[in-house]
Amino acid sequence: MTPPKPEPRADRVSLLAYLRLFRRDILSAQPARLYRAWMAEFRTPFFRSYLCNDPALVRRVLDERPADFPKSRRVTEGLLPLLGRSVFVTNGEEWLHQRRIIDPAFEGGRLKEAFPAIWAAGEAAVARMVPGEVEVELAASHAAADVIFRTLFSLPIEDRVAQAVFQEFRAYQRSAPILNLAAFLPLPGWMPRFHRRATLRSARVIRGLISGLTADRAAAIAAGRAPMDLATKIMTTPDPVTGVPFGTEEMVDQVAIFFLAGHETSASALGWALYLLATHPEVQERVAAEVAGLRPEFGTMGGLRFARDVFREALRLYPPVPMMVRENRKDEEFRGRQVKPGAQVVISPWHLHRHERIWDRPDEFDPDRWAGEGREAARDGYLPFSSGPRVCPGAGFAMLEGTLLLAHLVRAFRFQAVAGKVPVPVAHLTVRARDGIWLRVERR
Ligand code: HEM
Repeated sequence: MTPPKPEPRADRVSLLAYLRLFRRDILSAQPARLYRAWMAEFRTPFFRSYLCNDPALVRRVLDERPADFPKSRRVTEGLLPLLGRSVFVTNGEEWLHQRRIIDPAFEGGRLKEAFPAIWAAGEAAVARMVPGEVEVELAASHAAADVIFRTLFSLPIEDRVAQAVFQEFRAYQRSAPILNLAAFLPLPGWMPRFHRRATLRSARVIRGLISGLTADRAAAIAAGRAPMDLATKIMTTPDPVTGVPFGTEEMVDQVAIFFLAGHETSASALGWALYLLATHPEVQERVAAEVAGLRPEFGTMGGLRFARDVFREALRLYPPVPMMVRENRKDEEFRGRQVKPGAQVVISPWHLHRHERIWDRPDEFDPDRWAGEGREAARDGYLPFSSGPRVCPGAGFAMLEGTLLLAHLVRAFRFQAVAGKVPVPVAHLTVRARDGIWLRVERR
């Protein structure tokens, strides 16, 4: 069974029709040729955008000269009310300063310290799941939010404040504009964008709750009774270059992005991974056999090779962040075409991961490819966590989390597809199913 893929649009449509499609969903707004092309140019009255699938171009933008391709303001603008000046939206010196403080908290050795909290979240996800017909995207969101609260603030999702933040994030997601929409709108960059009232209200509530959490933590650190979790680590690490740690407001900005980037993305990937296993029962049984010996110690991860490849393959077919948008500062030449400064440069994991000239059977779910040719194709066409200095700082954490949550769930339950309920991928803040992912769940 070939996993669901959005219907592409016709090759030529008017700008107005394109925008209408775009409003609905950026994935189905694209033509099928983008799965074969190395580059595509889109012209609007005010700017041009270039979707780059050519691996050499992708490397230039992300790895070789990232400072010449900062994050596009058109994209980050929609998130400002919630994220303030978080590491996700800043550029230049301010961004460098933030990464110097954040990166050490996610170093390899620290992942081991996060293991018990992620394990506990896995057990809690199993305990919460009631057999029957289950919307697993919601269950995955719950589990991923639990992971982030436990690892960041040593709080389970049942905590009153954690619950409130989780619910408010759901409201935010329903009201917020699609992340990448503004990048393609043919409006001049100087035109102000308006945020919906509901979006602004949700953002205010979330930031208020997070301010409370960080103030409590600052007091606990000062009193010498803070748990050694990610929040404490980040709040007590000074920038090694300037010696300055995060201020209170700056920390609220960073916590907001950890919640958003850390829980939405992982939840999206876990939901799709469960759907892929439900529709490939033989693969699911191989995972079940592997996870039978799961142990509550970090060393158990070494025995989860196949579960990890399943998660990797889910990230290939349904990359939670489908597209990333940058802006070129200088004159560039892209595959023989002159590109003026200010163009929107789109790197699309969605298209790269299914590119017909990079991958063999690109639309098929085949976790075994990761033990063979997949690794080679991945060098040119696999970017679920981006690449270069702006790579996701949570990548290692997310691979550990995804594999372990999957292991817990498959050890306890068997997942089956529900007839007539085929999820349609759409890109909201992350790649989600239009009407959720419904699966039949039974205890093993
Ligand atoms: C499966 C899970 C995840 C996926 C697929 C993912 C993917 C990504 C991608 C593609 C970017 C780059 C976006 C861009 O440049 O436009 C990114 C950035 C980021 N991610 Fe993740 N992420 C995941 C989990 C996490 C987790 C668990 C955390 C933290 C706890 C996290 C924190 C961040 C932060 C702070 C950034 C901004 C980095 C910067 O701009 O310098 N992510 N992520």
